[in-house]
Amino acid sequence: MFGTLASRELETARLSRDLGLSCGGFEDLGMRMEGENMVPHRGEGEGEQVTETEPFQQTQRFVVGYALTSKKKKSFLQPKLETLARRKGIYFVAIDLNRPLSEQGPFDVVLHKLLGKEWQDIIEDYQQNHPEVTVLDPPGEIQRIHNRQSMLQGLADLNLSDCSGSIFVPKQMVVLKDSASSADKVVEAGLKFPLVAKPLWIDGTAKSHQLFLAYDRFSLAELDPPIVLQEFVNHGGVLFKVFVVGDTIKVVRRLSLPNISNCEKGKVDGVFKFPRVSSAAASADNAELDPSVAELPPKPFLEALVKELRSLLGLRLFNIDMIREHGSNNVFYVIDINYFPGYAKMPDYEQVFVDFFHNMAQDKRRCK
Ligand SMILES: Nc1ncnc2c1ncn2[C@@H]1O[C@H](COP(=O)(O)OP(=O)(O)OP(=O)(O)O)[C@@H](O)[C@H]1O
Ligand SMILES: O=P(O)(O)O[C@H]1[C@H](O)[C@H](O)[C@H](OP(=O)(O)O)[C@@H](OP(=O)(O)O)[C@@H]1O
Ligand SMILES: [Mg+2]
Ligand SMILES: [Mg+2]
Repeated sequence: MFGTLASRELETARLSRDLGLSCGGFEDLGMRMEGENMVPHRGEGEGEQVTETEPFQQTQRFVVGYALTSKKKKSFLQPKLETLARRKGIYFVAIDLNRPLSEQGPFDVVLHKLLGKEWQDIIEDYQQNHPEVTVLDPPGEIQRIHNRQSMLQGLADLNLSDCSGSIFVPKQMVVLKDSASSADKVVEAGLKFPLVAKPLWIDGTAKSHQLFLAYDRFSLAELDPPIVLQEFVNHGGVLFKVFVVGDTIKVVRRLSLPNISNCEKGKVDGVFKFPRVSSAAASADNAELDPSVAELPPKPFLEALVKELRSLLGLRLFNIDMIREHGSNNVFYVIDINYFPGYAKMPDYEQVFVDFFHNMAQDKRRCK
């Protein structure tokens, strides 16, 4: 039992800090820690009856437990998001990775982006034992887009009833290990150079974003499998990053690799590493662009594509990198899909996420 109010506040402040509550701590949630349990904090001061044993009743609060790297927490959980969310009764609570997940909470949502088998096992076990909690997103579905081959499987077969655009995936093949015959297999598969070489696995490290342009078959021997070799598609140097948060879609333009002319293809040999040309710093919003290149994909087309993708991938938080084939009328290629990307770079991301969680809270209440 807490001693004086002062020590209770100190204890609450400590626990709030430990669990990442950035507001006034548990008091703000109408609850406080009693030993290892969260109990309702009823009293404003001394003398108020606080029911010691009553478990914490979640009254109109929607609690999002999060398991993110410190870098991701810093970039995603910005003060404005927390403040706007709190106004809607939505609270973000840090998951303590040093304690059993089932002993924490209760949560309405567990939002996570951590890598490694240990966390994958923890969250899968939790998902099995807590069907009442929405796990964003299901770990098995996330795993699929951590492999650049499975990431894009099935996209080219999507049935897009909207005819204002068409979607493809560049021809690609996986090279799992060094072998003298790799180059032959690439040529036999009919892949056309130059090829973009990408690490097959996405593991959150910078290495999984180290890409190369290979101009000829002989230079393939310089690459380190396992990799995906993907045909380069001329697209005028502009990429469309399509952010998805549930049913909300936001598109931003990013600078990208320039076209490669036939002359260049004929003259250049070798393998060239290139930087993250389409990172957030490479916003194309202020660039002078050819309208036929910079024109955004048609809205109905994007909506149809994202609807199909949501069903195919089983994910709610992702972005896709799309390019328009240069000179085409809305022939698009999806070249990359990212789970839980850098949403802070998405316009109005705070309001988008507050609306997203608020709608989830309302849906959950309707189902009760
Ligand atoms: N098939 C392709 N044709 C043309 N350009 C490509 C192709 N694949 C990749 N690129 C270029 O390389 C950049 C990075 O590719 P990609 O998005 O696949 O890598 P990534 O490491 O997953 O990047 P991020 O996850 O940061 O978006 C793209 O933004 C684009 O500029
Ligand atoms: O410009 P965006 O938001 O796409 O940059 C993302 C990038 O696409 C990947 O999603 C990165 O995640 P990993 O693939 O796991 O490396 C994101 O890094 P993160 O640290 O924010 O998760 C980039 O923001
Ligand atoms: Mg990308
Ligand atoms: Mg990516």
